[in-house]
Amino acid sequence: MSEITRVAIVGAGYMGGGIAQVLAQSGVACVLLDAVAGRAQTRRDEVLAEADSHLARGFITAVERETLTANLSASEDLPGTVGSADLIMEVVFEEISLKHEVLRTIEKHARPDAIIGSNTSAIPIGELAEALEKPERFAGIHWFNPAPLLPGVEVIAHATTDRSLLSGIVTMLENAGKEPAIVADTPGFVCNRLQFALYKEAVQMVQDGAATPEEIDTVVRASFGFRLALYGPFAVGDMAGLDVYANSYVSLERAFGERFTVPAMLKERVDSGDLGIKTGGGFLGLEADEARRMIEARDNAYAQLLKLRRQLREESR
Ligand SMILES: NC(=O)c1ccc[n+]([C@@H]2O[C@H](COP(=O)([O-])OP(=O)(O)OC[C@H]3O[C@@H](n4cnc5c(N)ncnc54)[C@H](O)[C@@H]3O)[C@@H](O)[C@H]2O)c1
Repeated sequence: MSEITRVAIVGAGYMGGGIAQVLAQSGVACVLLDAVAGRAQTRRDEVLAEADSHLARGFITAVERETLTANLSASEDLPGTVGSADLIMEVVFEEISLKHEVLRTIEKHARPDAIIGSNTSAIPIGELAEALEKPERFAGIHWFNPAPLLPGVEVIAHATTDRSLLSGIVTMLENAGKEPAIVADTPGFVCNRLQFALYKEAVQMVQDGAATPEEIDTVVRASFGFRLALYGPFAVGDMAGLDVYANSYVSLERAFGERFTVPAMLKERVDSGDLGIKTGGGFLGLEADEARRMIEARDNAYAQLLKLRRQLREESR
């Protein structure tokens, strides 16, 4: 199977509806299913109403709104709907025994070449795959809330996922305007592992009396959080200078111990003279020309972001 054009979404809750909206408005035929009778139809109606509000606020175009109505449906016929889908998304409650049961039912009715995906937040994909006879057709496809607005989607391959399936998933997501990344099946995947590391340190600072929650939120959103809207930690680190980062860890480790030891991979780079874009190289390995363009684009983007931020603050007053 090459292109994903029909998707069945099992679990027409909050996330199932959001995922269906994004895919259906990009032209993928999506059918919502749920264990509760009538729930899929109700959720379809809610999604269409929400899309009207998105259209009125300029989040989507009139064409996307029309495409959504044409492509989004609800069904009570799980075997028939799952049996005609290229991709079946499991989007039920975050409970492993329920997900296992639902995945077994999906596999029973799915075409032999269909892909099965799960939107689990935190259950290892390999553990969910244990319910399946053909685990190689299974991958995590982890959307973020609210799905219609957040661009990221983690595509998670477990140990035996057939990697040739991933490009079809990525293409479907890109066609729907998303920015997917293929990541390994490790706890928290990428987003939650990083998010919870940050949150833990923030709570620790409040506990230590270093700053209040309000002060921490102000510093984060006005400093590195501002950058993170546009650049990931590696782009930021390469621009800042890897030596600056390595040296900062020395002071932090002295104060807070092992959790701030300079990472070996960073130390090796700095010891070998790779200090990021100022020496050429860095984790992203940008050529001098690319690095220069990135810096120029960064300054334009930050200036625009600053204006947008002020405008949003004024609107929210
Ligand atoms: N809510 C979020 O912010 C968020 C973000 C990312 C991932 N997720 C994950 O997405 C999944 C769904 O979360 P949600 O917030 O949409 O939950 P939800 O409670 O809004 O929806 C779950 C839906 O699954 C249905 N369901 C339950 N058992 C079923 C079955 N056997 N067959 C068919 N449908 C069944 C329920 O009736 C309900 O409509 C979870 O795994 C969650 O961890 C949630």
